[in-house]
Amino acid sequence: MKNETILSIILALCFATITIKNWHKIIIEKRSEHPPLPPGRKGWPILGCIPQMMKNKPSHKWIHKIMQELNTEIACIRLGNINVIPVTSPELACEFLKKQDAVFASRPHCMTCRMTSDGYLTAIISPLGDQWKKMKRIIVSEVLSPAMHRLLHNKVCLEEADHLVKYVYNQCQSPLKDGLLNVRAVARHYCGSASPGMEDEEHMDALFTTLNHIYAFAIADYVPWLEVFDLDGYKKTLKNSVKSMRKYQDPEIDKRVEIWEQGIRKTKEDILDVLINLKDSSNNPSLSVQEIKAQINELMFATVDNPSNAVEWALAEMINQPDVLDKAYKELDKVVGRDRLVDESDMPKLNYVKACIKEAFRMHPIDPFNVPHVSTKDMVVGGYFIPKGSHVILSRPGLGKNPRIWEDPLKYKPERHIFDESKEVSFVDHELKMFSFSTGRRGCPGVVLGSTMVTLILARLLQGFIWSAPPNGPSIDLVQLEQHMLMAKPLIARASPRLEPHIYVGL
Ligand code: HEM
Repeated sequence: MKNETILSIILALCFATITIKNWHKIIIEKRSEHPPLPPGRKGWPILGCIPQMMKNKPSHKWIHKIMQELNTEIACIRLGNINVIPVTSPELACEFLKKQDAVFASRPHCMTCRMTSDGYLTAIISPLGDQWKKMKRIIVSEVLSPAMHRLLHNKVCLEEADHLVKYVYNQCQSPLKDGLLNVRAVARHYCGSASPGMEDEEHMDALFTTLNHIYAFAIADYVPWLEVFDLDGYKKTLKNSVKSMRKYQDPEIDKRVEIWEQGIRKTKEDILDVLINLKDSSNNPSLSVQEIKAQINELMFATVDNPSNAVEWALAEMINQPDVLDKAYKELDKVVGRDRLVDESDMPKLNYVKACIKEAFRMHPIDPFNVPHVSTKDMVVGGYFIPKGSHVILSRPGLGKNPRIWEDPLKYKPERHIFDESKEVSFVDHELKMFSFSTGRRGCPGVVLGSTMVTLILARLLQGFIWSAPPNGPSIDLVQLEQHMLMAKPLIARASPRLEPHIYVGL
């Protein structure tokens, strides 16, 4: 028999089996007496709404449009055999992530996650289970311990923050550059500095291509047997981008493991050193080299994407509203002065600068949805039936711009986050009225490090430089990419020094 004939027979058998299973499930669902699913779209047997999704790219816009048409803050869209539950209501988001946290704390098994985590070895992507517990414990108690924070802060954050100011200053002095600076490139470079091999542009591009394809509605994430056909090309793109990233990182990691084994390196100076030296109770390495490589890869996503994106959008919005920029300058002058550079110790008093970042998180999240949470059993939430295995995806712009919650939601207004001058602005919102670090057992453990990085970088850029739009336009074009949530074009802005030359020269 020819190969094509065999393939056709296999496909026909798969189709028949899945159709029968699907109808059986639908009949059972209809017969059982549970509340209705959230309003939404069911689509076809087997494929669900995948054909509609393919016709309506980008998928996140299509999902939000369906919710708008149905006038709902929770929906159910069937993709393949999976109920995908997008949510834009903070009250319902809290039900999922706080009240029913134990039930909704797992992650999906899917192609894009498997490919980026070396088969679910890492903390963010692992479904609930022993591997997640092990990796999360290591990140919380070793990577993000107070001692490690001090080390990272002094060795990486501050050193790099000095380099950043010096770099921008040198660009200002260069007659060729005319003070023009690519803020995105600078912010990404700074945020990636905690990771090995992060210098190369190709590496950074590969990182963002990978990020843009994880949990981005790949067909094979919902209909796994279609993975082999790679109908949307996600598999090929991810394979290449992950390979590109790893080409830079893995040899660095191998080298570092070797010099520790040979006793050449003796002091732990960064996250990689910490991961390599972890020992279990029998004094064996806690992590295999494969686990270290996978986790370093994931930590890179965690440290680069959110902070660099927030800084870029915040600065762009501020340049377009000179009074906001002015308030931030005044706060920095009052709290820090002009004789030294702003430091972590100033942060509790920089409420306005922090509110500027928080407003960027609210209006311009890097992703349309949070990392999916998967239900581990049938539940009823908000009066709707949420079947076991559903993917609950909280809409970041949906929460942050919900007009029921936020007055004038499309206006960048940092003041809205300052209720009481004596109270420190925090980026975390446990009420989930906007989305930053999330909450509950899958919430981000990197709040302190992430908040420090993002505040320090914006505060340094503001304290050190006067910012304006490039000469060819009176303002920055605040357009977002169609496909993702990044600014459509990297922010190019003009910087000129605000401080006395000796402050920059001493760096
Ligand atoms: C501004 C910076 C950051 C933001 C906005 C951010 C945001 C988030 C969000 C939204 C999640 C998913 C939460 C959920 O599923 O409900 C997450 C998870 C996570 N983040 Fe962050 N993050 C940041 C920085 C960091 C840093 C610096 C680290 C560590 C070095 C880190 C480590 C993690 C880990 C390990 C998880 C997985 C938690 C789990 O699934 O159990 N993050 N983060």
